[in-house]
This record gives sequence, structure tokens and C-alpha cells, in this order.
Amino acid sequence: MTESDDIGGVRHGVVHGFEAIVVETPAATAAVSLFAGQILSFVPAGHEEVLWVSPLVAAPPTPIRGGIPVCWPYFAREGQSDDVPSHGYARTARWALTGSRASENGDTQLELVPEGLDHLDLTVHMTVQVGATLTQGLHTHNPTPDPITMTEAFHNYFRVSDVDEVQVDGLDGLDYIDKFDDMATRTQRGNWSLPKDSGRSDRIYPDAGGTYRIVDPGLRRNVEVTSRGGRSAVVWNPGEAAASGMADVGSHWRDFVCVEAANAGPNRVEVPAGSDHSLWQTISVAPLG
Ligand SMILES: O=P(O)(O)OC[C@H]1O[C@H](O)[C@H](O)[C@@H](O)[C@@H]1O
Repeated sequence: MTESDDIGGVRHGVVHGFEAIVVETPAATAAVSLFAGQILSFVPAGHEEVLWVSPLVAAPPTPIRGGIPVCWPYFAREGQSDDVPSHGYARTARWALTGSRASENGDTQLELVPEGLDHLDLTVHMTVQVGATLTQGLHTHNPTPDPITMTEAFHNYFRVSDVDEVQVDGLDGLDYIDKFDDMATRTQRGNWSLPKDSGRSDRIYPDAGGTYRIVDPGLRRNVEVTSRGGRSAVVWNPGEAAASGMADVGSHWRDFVCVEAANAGPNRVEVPAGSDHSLWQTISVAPLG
């Protein structure tokens, strides 16, 4: 998509203090920050805000705490030296809107590219489709003559009633790498809930099934994430003690859980020379029955 059709419902605005592309369709509203290409808001018609953005969010170039950070071309500092920014360069780049169009079903599609990342070997662009569901695609191209290995994530911050009261299903029986326990491998038994003993979670679930559901009795809704091209799930909340040392979380740690669609840990992606790779996710909301 290199052309912009002249469609209604797409405008520039300021959301949470960030210059953003605001999308309004009959089925939903959404906003994408041009700093970081980060989706900051998704509100399907008849529902409340799905995403959490910290009320203590800092100004650029500090990464935005909340919404959907795009971690690219690596997750955390995996496979990198210690002196690189956490979660890659895309989440502190300025992004440009390169296309917008209406699809046949009334959804609005955006295409965005990060600027100033020409020093990287890989290139990337992102598609965002706003409708009753939110679909996001991160498309990596390797223009070099050699294969390149990468990791990545959609680092979704979901707004919840109380992280202590929600569960995440779709993970039962999976092994996970516990980043809060020296990368120990353990097995998930039943749904995820915030561990009562440690009060925090930083888990990579490799080879996960691709469908994860946040069950939130307090907000009386399920939020479902389905991923294609993303073999890992990550579930993160720093818990009270660590959050108190984070300027942009603090006392608000209960208000979100990150359930991320990723390729991380052992699920590195090798992009062959001259080839492409896409990470997709779709987010949907349903009332709790
Ligand atoms: O503080 P950030 O760089 O935004 O990272 C926040 C978190 O992201 C992921 O979930 C990682 O697994 C965590 O280890 C990390 O703490």
C-alpha cells in the first residue's frame, strides 16, 4: 500500500500527549502514536478501552509505557550486546503514515514505516487494521545476501480491573522460561495468574499455541489475542516492589497485564536472504458470559 485513498475517519490528533493518527470507524476507534508507531488506544463499539497507557508516561525519547510497543528487531536485548536499547530501535523511532484505505467490510487499514533506521540490515513496515477487532502485522524484509536472525514482539499492555484478579488462559501445560528466576524452565499448570508468592511475572512461553485470553471478572470481559507468525507468548507484570522503582509505573502496577505476541527466547526467526517474515496479531473483546 503506497497510496492513500481519501477516506474519512483518519486524522491527526494528540493522544496521551503524543502526536497520533486517530482512526474512527463505525465499529471502533483507535490511535497510533507517530513516536514509536505505538498503538495507544483501541475501543471497539460498545466496549471500554482495551489498552493501558501509564498516567505517568514520560516524554520522548523515553519509550512509551503502555499501549502496544513494537519490539524490533530484537526482544529485550536477546542476542545483542548490553549497550543497545531494550526491545530494539523501532519503539523509539519516529514513524510515518504511508497509506490508509477502507477495506470492503468497513475496516480502516493503515500502513506505517519507521524512519531513521537505515543503519540496520533489516527493513520493516507495519499494517494496522481497525474494526470490531484490531489486527496488526509487522513485516520484516531482509535485503542482504545473507540470512539474518531476529526476535520481536507486540508488547501489549492490556487494561485490567486488577492484575491480581485476572487470569490468562491458553497457556496451560506449556513450559515457560522464568526471567524472574534466573531463566529457570517451569511448566504452567492451569491458567496464568499473578504468582501469590513473588507477586510478579516475567515469563516467556516458547512454542505457545497462538491464542491467549485475558479473563477479567472485574471489567466483565474477555480480551483475546491471536497470533500468527509469533511462536512465543510473554506475560509480564513487574509487581508492586519493582514497580515502585519504575517512574512510569509506580502505584499503577495493578492496572495492566502484558500478554505479548512474540518470537523470543529459543523462538528466534531466521529471515533468509532476500526474504520476508511477518508477525501478526488480532485483538478482540467479548463480554464475560
Ligand atoms: O522496561 P521495558 O524495557 O519496557 O521492558 C519491560 C519488560 O518487557 C518484557 O516483558 C520483558 O520480558 C521484561 O523483562 C521487561 O522488563
